Amino acid sequence: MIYTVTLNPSIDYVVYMDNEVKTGAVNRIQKDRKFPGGKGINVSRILSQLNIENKALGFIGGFTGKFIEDALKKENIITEFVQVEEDTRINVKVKSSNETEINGLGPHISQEKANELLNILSNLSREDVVILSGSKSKGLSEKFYQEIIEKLKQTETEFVIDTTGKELKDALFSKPLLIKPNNHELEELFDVKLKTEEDMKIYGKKLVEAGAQHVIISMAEKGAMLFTEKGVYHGKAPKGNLKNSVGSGDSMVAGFTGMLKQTGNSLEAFKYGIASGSATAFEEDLATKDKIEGLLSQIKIKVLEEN
Ligand SMILES: Nc1ncnc2c1ncn2[C@@H]1O[C@H](COP(=O)(O)OP(=O)(O)O)[C@@H](O)[C@H]1O
Ligand SMILES: O=P(O)(O)OC[C@H]1O[C@](O)(COP(=O)(O)O)[C@@H](O)[C@@H]1O
Repeated sequence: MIYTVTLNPSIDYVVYMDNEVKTGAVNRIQKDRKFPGGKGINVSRILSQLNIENKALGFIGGFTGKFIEDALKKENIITEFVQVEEDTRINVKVKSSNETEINGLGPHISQEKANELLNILSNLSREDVVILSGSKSKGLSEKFYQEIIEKLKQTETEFVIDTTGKELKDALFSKPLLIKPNNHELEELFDVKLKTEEDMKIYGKKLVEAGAQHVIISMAEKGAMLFTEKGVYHGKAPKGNLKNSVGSGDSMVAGFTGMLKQTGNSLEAFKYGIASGSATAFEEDLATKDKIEGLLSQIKIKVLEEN
């Protein structure tokens, strides 16, 4: 089974504006929508679209948490959240000619609640995969992802980690099944400017050498590059009308991991990853199965290098 972990879920409150936001003035929106959000929860929603069995874990609280649990229940997603006292956060996504995100802080998590989640994760097995993604809420130790990874090692449970900076670097040694920095995150990770495909190849390969089993460098409308021990590949993104870039990365992680687990074929999984990311970019909410599979035939994978 695939488990997703969302340490800091959110209601994604999306407001659509006719005009640009004017600071220091009253702004009126054209329409709004509320979605259950947070990176791991987005991954669970796409996995469920693809009929891949999964369970959403993490911390949830208050009336906002209830909204998320109810929304996931409607989509038949199994959850086992640790309940906390403070409300789950609300992240505001303002859509005008561009997208502005104002993400909340989230509730405080006590050591006792953190241990509850670690206990759930200590009961998994080598048939399972855990997907760790998104920011941490207050109270959790700086090394909380590392603590989770150490727990998973005891049962040889595979993991995917979609985070940035030191947390990501520290996880490489434990051989994650997948990491998926975007091109900007890759630049930050190595403190470099990456202009060409050749530049990306150098740093993508370094991540495989450091321990990642699969590395996807996503590049929004320019598609993505996949790095494995066997080779380096590029997949073009299909063309379409960008409606929403929130959740594209999570959809890609879900499509790739879900199909890799089902088929064992990393190139087939890569295609699904791109299709899932792009299908979400072309929808207001996350993608549906039909929209994802409708894009598959447009995605061609180019071999850049193979051993
Ligand atoms: N404007 C777009 N057009 C087509 N596909 C897109 C677009 N934006 C994102 N995608 C798809 O989603 C994937 C992940 O998007 P990206 O923005 O790179 O990730 P993140 O959300 O993590 O920054 C891309 O590799 C691509 O397949
Ligand atoms: O666009 P992405 O990277 O796929 O992630 C989108 C999700 O991440 C969030 O922006 C939260 O991100 P953080 O956990 O990093 O604060 C959610 O509001 C949203 O559902």
